[in-house]
Amino acid sequence: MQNEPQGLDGPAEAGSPEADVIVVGAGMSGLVAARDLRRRGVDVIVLESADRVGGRVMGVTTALGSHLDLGGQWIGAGHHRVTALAAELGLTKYDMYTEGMPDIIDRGRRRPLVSPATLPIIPALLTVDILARTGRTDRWNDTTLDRWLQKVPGRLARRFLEVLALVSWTADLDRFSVNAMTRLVREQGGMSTILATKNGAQEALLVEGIWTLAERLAAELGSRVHTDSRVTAIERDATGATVRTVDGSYRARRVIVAVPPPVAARIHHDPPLPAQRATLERDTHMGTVYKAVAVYEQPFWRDRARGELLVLDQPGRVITDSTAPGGPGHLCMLASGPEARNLADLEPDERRRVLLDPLVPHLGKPIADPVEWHEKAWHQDEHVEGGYVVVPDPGTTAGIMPHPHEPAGILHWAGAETAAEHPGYVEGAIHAGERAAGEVAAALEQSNSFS
Ligand SMILES: Cc1cc2nc3c(=O)[nH]c(=O)nc-3n(C[C@H](O)[C@H](O)[C@H](O)COP(=O)(O)OP(=O)(O)OC[C@H]3O[C@@H](n4cnc5c(N)ncnc54)[C@H](O)[C@@H]3O)c2cc1C
Repeated sequence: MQNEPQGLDGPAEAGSPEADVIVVGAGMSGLVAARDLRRRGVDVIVLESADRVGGRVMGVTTALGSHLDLGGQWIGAGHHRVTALAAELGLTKYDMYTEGMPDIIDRGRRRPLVSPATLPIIPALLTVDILARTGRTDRWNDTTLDRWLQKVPGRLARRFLEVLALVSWTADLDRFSVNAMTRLVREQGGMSTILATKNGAQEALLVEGIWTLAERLAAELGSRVHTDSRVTAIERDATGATVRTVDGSYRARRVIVAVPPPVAARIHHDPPLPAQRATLERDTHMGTVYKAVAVYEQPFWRDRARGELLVLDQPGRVITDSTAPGGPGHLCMLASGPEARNLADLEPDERRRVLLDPLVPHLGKPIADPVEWHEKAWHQDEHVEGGYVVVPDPGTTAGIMPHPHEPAGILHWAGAETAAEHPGYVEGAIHAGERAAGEVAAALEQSNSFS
């Protein structure tokens, strides 16, 4: 089938590159879909808006030779597709370093997660879990999380839940409904899975960084991946589609859009999209998240205290010790919502100071002076527009995961949020890529047998 595109006589400009399938977006989902199709002998081109592949996975190799993730990083329990892909591509998985539950830092004071002052948190967490597992929460579709949290007794418990919600779902709490939250908790396996390291969502990492998966998939696809190629329009007709980018056009029999709906909303469609997909693109937004990783010669803090913290003081943030075995110390920080936006507005030195100086009394003086500092405000990335995931607007249900992915004729959908299993995670991105590739391969085979 390779290099023999059929039925490509639609209205593209003469000389337009042609392929059986065009994949829009070189995140994990689009790359997996493209590789899967290639392996089935299908001719495929991937069009990526940014000058790099990976989308919400991205990383850095430090001067000390370690690799760190600035985007997605953890492999959760049961994420067997990421584990299998990592093994196939020769990458090494390691368990996240943990000594149990994180401590809390509140008003500069460190205290255990479970203490008399934090007791009101437990019924609130249980309520969320019970609602997620059993409740019908549709009636709370207009109630935002910030309004709901106002009813939780006690300042400390309220602030704890606020920061936990921010760093768990990266949604502004006044733009996130209680219904969306509980449905997300259900999809993600309950609060205990979301919060846990061992047997939870933060179980393991890759020594080479999860971003290396994207790099290796792209390397396998070679010149079929076109970066700096933002898709602006998809025009469908009787024989396929013309896919327009900022500086050219392509012709294909089928198209897979592996871009999250609020980001894909910038692509013009002719004919217009079916109502369900148009609503999904209109009624959702990307979360807001800032991530930083401080690098040290050694994880020296382990001699004194664990590096797993939930900081309730502004900016609320979660801190984890993502150091690989034997590697230099990696201290990872995640902040979200308005507090992340304020942080991103600061000058770089000030930002680093605001994040690290308050940790000195708890982790030791050297914490303020890392060997390297890497950071990324994902909501400022013009191609990805935010993370971790797509958030439904309050009062709507269209963006509750998993997203629908019924093809619109020759147009198919991939992306982490469409996955039936582990939506919103790298695992979901792989699952959705494989599903979309299977769907397209079957459709191509069917049309071949009729031609
Ligand atoms: C800070 C952060 C931390 C995270 N932590 C974890 C974690 O620990 N574990 C985990 O499993 N998941 C995590 N996630 C989520 C995970 O990274 C994503 O679910 C996954 O990478 C999404 O992959 P995707 O291919 O579906 O979408 P994306 O990665 O969003 O890929 C979409 C691609 O489409 C491109 N694009 C956009 N518009 C166009 C256009 N018009 N034309 C062409 N290309 C276009 C984008 O540039 C992008 O490359 C995290 C995400 C972030 C941001």
